[in-house]
Amino acid sequence: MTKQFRVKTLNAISGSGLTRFPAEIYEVGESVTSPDALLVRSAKLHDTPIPDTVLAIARAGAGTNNIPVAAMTERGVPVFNTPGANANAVKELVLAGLFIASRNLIPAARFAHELEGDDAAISKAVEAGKKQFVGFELPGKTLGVIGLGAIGVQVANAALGLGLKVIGFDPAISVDHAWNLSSEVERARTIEDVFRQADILTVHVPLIEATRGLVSTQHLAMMKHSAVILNFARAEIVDEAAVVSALDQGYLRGYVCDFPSTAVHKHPRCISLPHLGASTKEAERNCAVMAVDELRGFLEDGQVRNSVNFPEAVMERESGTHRLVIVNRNVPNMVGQVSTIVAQAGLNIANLLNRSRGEIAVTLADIDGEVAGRVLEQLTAIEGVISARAIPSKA
Ligand SMILES: NC(=O)C1=CN([C@@H]2O[C@H](COP(=O)(O)OP(=O)(O)OC[C@H]3O[C@@H](n4cnc5c(N)ncnc54)[C@H](O)[C@@H]3O)[C@@H](O)[C@H]2O)C=CC1
Ligand SMILES: O=C(O)C(=O)COP(=O)(O)O
Repeated sequence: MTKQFRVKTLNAISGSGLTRFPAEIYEVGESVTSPDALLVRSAKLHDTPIPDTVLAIARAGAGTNNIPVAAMTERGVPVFNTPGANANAVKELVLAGLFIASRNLIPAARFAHELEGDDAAISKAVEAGKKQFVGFELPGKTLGVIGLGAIGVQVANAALGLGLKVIGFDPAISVDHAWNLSSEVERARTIEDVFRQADILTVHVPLIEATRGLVSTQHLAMMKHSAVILNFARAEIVDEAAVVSALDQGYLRGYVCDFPSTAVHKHPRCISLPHLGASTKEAERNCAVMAVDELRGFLEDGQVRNSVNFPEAVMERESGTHRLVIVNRNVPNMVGQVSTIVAQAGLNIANLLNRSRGEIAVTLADIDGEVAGRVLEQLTAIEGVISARAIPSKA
């Protein structure tokens, strides 16, 4: 029997999240056809056809650069992500990256792995060889943090605890993140100040046009000799050719990242990890739970929480037997036209919410009575309405 809602998964999603879809009303899986929603992690959707049936997309994670967000906005499809749900996991890996770089841990472990002979021979080789891996300590060094969102704030605060000085830059820091950031973090007025002062630089910005190639030849030229760059955000935020050139010329000490590529993965001064930032049981669970709840909220009640392209639209169902969920362009007199059509159908609006963000608006209307198919057709025919559906109240 066809279930009420169909969700197609395009990556392995933690079972702790998937079990939150009630099996009586949801069909969920990678082979689901005509889905109402897509649930992804890093699957690239830019070149994948997205069926017309899709009402919503959830990214169990932070970055949505793998999703054609602008095209989805145009289609009236909300894209959700899970802010902060994997931030601790990334912070821990960034700290590991700091130690990997400061103590040359990867080449040192490789050296130890390759030792041959009996214990006496190994011990002799260890004592002779260890001087190649002399590192540096963190207290007193300056960590530059670009992007003070969920991850950047946690990295900055943790670094203070290790004795580092921290300078941060984020021209659009949110009020919540500013509250969570330690007052000991120095506020950089310009991004150039961070590049100039950092002994170690870490980037925690989303990949958008403004951040593509942000770690550029010009910015690298401002950095101290022997600085280290950590990139656990996205490969494209760093101009890899510029980084390799700076490493080869001896200006930069090391590059540690979460994104292997032909340019960096075999370079002797680069350490790349296989996109492990969010790969902990805890983060996978947190992201999946949040993403599933966001999808359920939208499919079952038209609620919008944590969307990257839609306004927040949350109205509890307290009255009405059916909920109208209308996605429309943010143009004047939408609510007026909707109310007129509903009134002409002899229906009463018990509760109403209209929210907008940029070019998109969402209207939720709780209606006393069933909304006939022809009323939905009339609503959809209003110029500027992208979609209209009516969802019966749960028993
Ligand atoms: N390696 C991995 O597995 C993971 C990587 N990430 C990456 O990290 C990025 C950041 O994640 P969150 O901190 O959770 O996101 P977030 O949205 O909480 O924070 C991003 C911050 O960057 C700031 N920002 C944007 N443009 C900027 C610019 N040009 N200069 C300075 N600041 C700028 C924003 O104002 C915001 O405060 C994600 O977009 C994703 O690409 C996130 C999770 C896991
Ligand atoms: O959350 C993010 O932005 C990530 O990069 C995590 O990616 P993943 O879910 O591990 O494929």
